[in-house]
Order: sequence, then structure tokens, then C-alpha cells
Amino acid sequence: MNFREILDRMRPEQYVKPASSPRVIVAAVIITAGRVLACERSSPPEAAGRWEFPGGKVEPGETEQQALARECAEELGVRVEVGGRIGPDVPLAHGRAVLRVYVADLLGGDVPEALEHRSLRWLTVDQLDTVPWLPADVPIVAELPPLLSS
Ligand SMILES: Nc1nc2c([nH]c(=O)n2[C@H]2C[C@H](O)[C@@H](COP(=O)(O)OP(=O)(O)OP(=O)(O)O)O2)c(=O)[nH]1
Repeated sequence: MNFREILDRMRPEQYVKPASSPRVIVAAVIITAGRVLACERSSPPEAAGRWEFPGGKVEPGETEQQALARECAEELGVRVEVGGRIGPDVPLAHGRAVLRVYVADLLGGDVPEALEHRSLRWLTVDQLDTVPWLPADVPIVAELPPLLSS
């Protein structure tokens, strides 16, 4: 049997390499007293000075909620309870990653500190447009006004 005949006998799933699923980046919308926590990136250079929500990559073996709690501890030194999703899945890096955002509540009166960011700000609904968000965050920010006004 030649190579062509072998290929002809195989089902597509046996020879078409499946597209790897996108890497999930989780991030947290933390709201306190009508203000949302925004974080200024310090790196890499092309993202420094842009603003985002705290979070990062989900590591193998972690749930998205566990990853978000870990990232909030590492980046802000706080404990959080992760709640529901907000906004759409936003494609990143030409579809190789996806940004997925959750609402999170601070636990035990913990106060966020900029352990990895250049600075933090608590923004009111009227201040949402006063910082340069990372592009992927724009559709998430668009969902915030009802949450900040209520
Ligand atoms: N954390 C976070 N990352 C975002 C947001 N919006 C957005 O485009 N990103 C991008 C920036 C980065 O390319 C990527 C997250 O990478 P990261 O460097 O923060 O993740 P990480 O903490 O797991 O990093 P590392 O351990 O690999 O250094 O997602 C956002 O709101 N929060």
C-alpha cells in the first residue's frame, strides 16, 4: 500500500491536526462603592501605560476561578470571591488566546496594592474613559456603566 492509499483509508480526524484551543486569560472586574478597579501595566514595553483588569493566564490544572483568585493574590495581595461572567470572550493574539472576565468581590476588607502594576485607580462611571485601556478591554468596559450606576 502506498502513502496515498494509506491517507485515503484514514478518517480526517486521524490526519488533520486539530487546532489547539486558545489560551484563556482571566481578569477580574472588582467594584467597590460604585468604582471599578483599573490597573496600569508596567510591562511589556508595548503595553506599559495601558490599563487593564487584574488577572492573567489560566495554568494547566487550574479552574478559571482558581486562576483568578491566584492572580489577584499575586498582583494585588487580596483575597477575592469570583462571581459571574461579564462581557464577551474577547479574542487576543490573533485568536491564540481569549480574554474572559468575571466579577469578583474583595474578601475580608482586603485592600488592593499595586504589587506588579505601575499604579491602580478606582474609577467612577464618569471616569471610565479617562485611561487608555488595552484594546481587548474596551468591550468589557462598555458593559460596566449599569454596574457602576446601580
Ligand atoms: N491580566 C489581564 N491581561 C489582559 C487584559 N487585557 C488584555 O488584553 N490582556 C492581555 C495582556 C497580556 O498579553 C495577557 C495577559 O498576560 P499577563 O502577563 O498579564 O499574564 P500572567 O500574569 O499570567 O503573566 P506571566 O506569568 O506569563 O508573566 O492578556 C486584562 O484586562 N487583564
